[in-house]
Amino acid sequence: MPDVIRPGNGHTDVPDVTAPESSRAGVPDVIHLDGVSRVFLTEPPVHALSMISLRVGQGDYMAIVGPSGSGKSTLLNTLGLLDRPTSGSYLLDGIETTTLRDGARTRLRGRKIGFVYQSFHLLPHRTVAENVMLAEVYGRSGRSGRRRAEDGPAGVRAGAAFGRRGRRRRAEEALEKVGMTHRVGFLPGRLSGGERQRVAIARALMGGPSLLLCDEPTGNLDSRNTEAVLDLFDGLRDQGLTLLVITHEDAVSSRAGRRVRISDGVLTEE
Ligand SMILES: Nc1ncnc2c1ncn2[C@@H]1O[C@H](COP(=O)(O)OP(=O)(O)OP(=O)(O)O)[C@@H](O)[C@H]1O
Repeated sequence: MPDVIRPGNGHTDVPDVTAPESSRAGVPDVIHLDGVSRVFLTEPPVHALSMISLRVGQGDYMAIVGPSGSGKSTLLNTLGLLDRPTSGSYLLDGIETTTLRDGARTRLRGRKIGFVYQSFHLLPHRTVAENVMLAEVYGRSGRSGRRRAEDGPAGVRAGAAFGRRGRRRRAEEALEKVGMTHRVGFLPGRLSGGERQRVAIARALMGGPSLLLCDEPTGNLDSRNTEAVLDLFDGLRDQGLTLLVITHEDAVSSRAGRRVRISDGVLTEE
């Protein structure tokens, strides 16, 4: 839990790293960090993130590199609303997240963010389709759960699509995006590593997130499957998805349009 939350806390003199193309054109940033720090109050305290300012626009594809222990996961957890900064401001699609209560953060995460990890985290006794569908049952409760006042009339209409059939259809659409519709009934154990990661990406795409956060997504893949996943990322970026990818592989970071380095919690753009 954070000790102090001071959104917009006077750190406006912190230079922004760079403004993304899209924000210059008047489109809101997907990510806008302003003076974000994260201190773990251990003995001694760890300054995992120090005064990070960063703007990422829609359709940006950014690699995050840096040595072990430099703060990459802490940054990804912060961006993914899994952790709160100790201080600073984080606007996600224009929404100040640091002052939101836990429930609102969970719903926002469910609506806007997909996660992809090195180990695919697929349930072994569930089919490909079921694994993808379960994203809405567990990870996206804000979307599939009880309708909220702010959903408005569209939410009433959408409510009809929240049953199992709607989920199944959306899962098949997500699997189509990753080229895996021919394996919907397979159990994960019968898939190659590359195919498993594509299913995990389909699961992350459920709910139509605006941001995909990936932690070493090709870490368990050979070079051929790495290329396939990177091609997929290119396609998703072309469709307007924003991608942030932690990686230590040059083959991955060289494909991203932007590259930032974290060193002892300090971020610089390369
Ligand atoms: N819950 C925690 N409590 C205390 N310190 C932590 C905690 N989580 C991370 N840290 C520390 O914060 C720093 C940054 O950790 P982080 O996991 O973000 O690094 P990383 O760059 O992702 O490392 P790696 O590449 O090895 O995964 C490290 O010094 C780590 O020991």
